[in-house]
Amino acid sequence: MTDARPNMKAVTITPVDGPLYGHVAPPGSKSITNRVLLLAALAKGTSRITGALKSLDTKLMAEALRAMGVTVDEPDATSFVVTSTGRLMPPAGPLYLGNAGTAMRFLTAAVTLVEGTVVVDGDEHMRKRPIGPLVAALRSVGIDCSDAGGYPPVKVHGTGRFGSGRIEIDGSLSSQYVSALLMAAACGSGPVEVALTGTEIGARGYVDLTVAAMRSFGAKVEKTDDATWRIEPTGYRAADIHVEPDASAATYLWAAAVLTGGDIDLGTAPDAFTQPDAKAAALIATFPHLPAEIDGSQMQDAVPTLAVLAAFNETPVRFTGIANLRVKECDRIRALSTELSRIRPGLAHEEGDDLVVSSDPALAGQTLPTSIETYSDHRIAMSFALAGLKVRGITILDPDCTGKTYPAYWDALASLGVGLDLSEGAPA
Ligand SMILES: O=C(O)C1=C[C@@H](OP(=O)(O)O)[C@@H](O)[C@H](O)C1
Ligand SMILES: C=C(OP(=O)(O)O)C(=O)O
Repeated sequence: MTDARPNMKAVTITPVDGPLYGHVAPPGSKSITNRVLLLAALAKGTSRITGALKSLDTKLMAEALRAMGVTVDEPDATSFVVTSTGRLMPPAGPLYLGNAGTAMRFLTAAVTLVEGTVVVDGDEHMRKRPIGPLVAALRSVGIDCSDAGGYPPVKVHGTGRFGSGRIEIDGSLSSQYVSALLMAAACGSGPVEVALTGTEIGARGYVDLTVAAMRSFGAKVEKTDDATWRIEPTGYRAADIHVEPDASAATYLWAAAVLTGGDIDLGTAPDAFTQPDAKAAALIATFPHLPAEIDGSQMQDAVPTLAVLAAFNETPVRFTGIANLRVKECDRIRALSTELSRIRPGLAHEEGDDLVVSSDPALAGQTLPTSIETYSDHRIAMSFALAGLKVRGITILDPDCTGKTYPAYWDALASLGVGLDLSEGAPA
């Protein structure tokens, strides 16, 4: 269903009448794949990446690296072989990164290592996702760069060096700004200190992932206090890396299992993941007794999964700490509230930047014909498919948007025995 089929306009899900059992291996982690692709490109030599995610987001990263003279081979469906001189060359034109936040943010900092001008740009959605704090941090250490009123495109006039010294960054809108600076900083002309300002960043676990990936490529990075990292100017050396499965992708399968009372073997235990969203497994396991309040700040990409699950919970659930969900692929607080309420009016609402899901266990078994708008957001499509496991009549529009991080998502559901009625054609 992934490669040979025409574009799908919509998918209608047939509710399952029993528990879902089976084995589904989620694809490789998007976060780790895009980190190690970049780090391999900054390392001299050949790096082999196995277990990698092949999806739109990683394709955009790989294409951008190729445009800067890096050889990125794809010997099979889950491997990249990256060969680099350790230098990024000026690309012939703008780097186009679609709506891949990791690629956009990580490359904005990394292209300062190019000797020449680079424009880093994305699609119409990315052009609404803030990049101003990262650009301001780069400018504060003398890098000549500009954005379009705080949003992409970003133009960077690189000198081939990252510089050295202290960089302050407000990571409250996106932890990716911090990760971007850390990764570029190991190619500095001297030690660099990256220090957080402003409010606490959400999803600190993503910064931990960055530090771990940097160390795998030989970097020396230490956390000197709760809000500061010191990076030595070691550059990177080539490495062979095996990427763990994607924890955010895993959340849909964990949720599908509890929602149907089944058991889906992912081949990886929840505590074997190093990604922040794996924390959602313990919460999902409490279904149908999810807590009255869930702080989503340290498992942000799992919030759509948890919110749809919450609709079937015994009691209402308030999601807090999720303000920056408004600047993801879409405004996810608005999207979740609107689309849950499309299934049954009043099922969810916003309170400031909190999302409150009213919950209605009696939803299961009902017929409520609903077309779910997905806003070009893979996580809205994947999470609302879960509702279709229990409610008859759920149709997901533009289901191909899952290709951003999980192109085989619908195949995975089908392999578990979920009935999918496809309607083909251009997305509505
Ligand atoms: O660093 C990363 O790999 C990511 C960080 C998070 O974004 P923000 O840092 O923008 O919150 C997360 O939502 C995104 O899917 C992946
Ligand atoms: C927010 C996400 O992606 P990104 O920021 O990498 O575009 C996501 O995958 O949920």
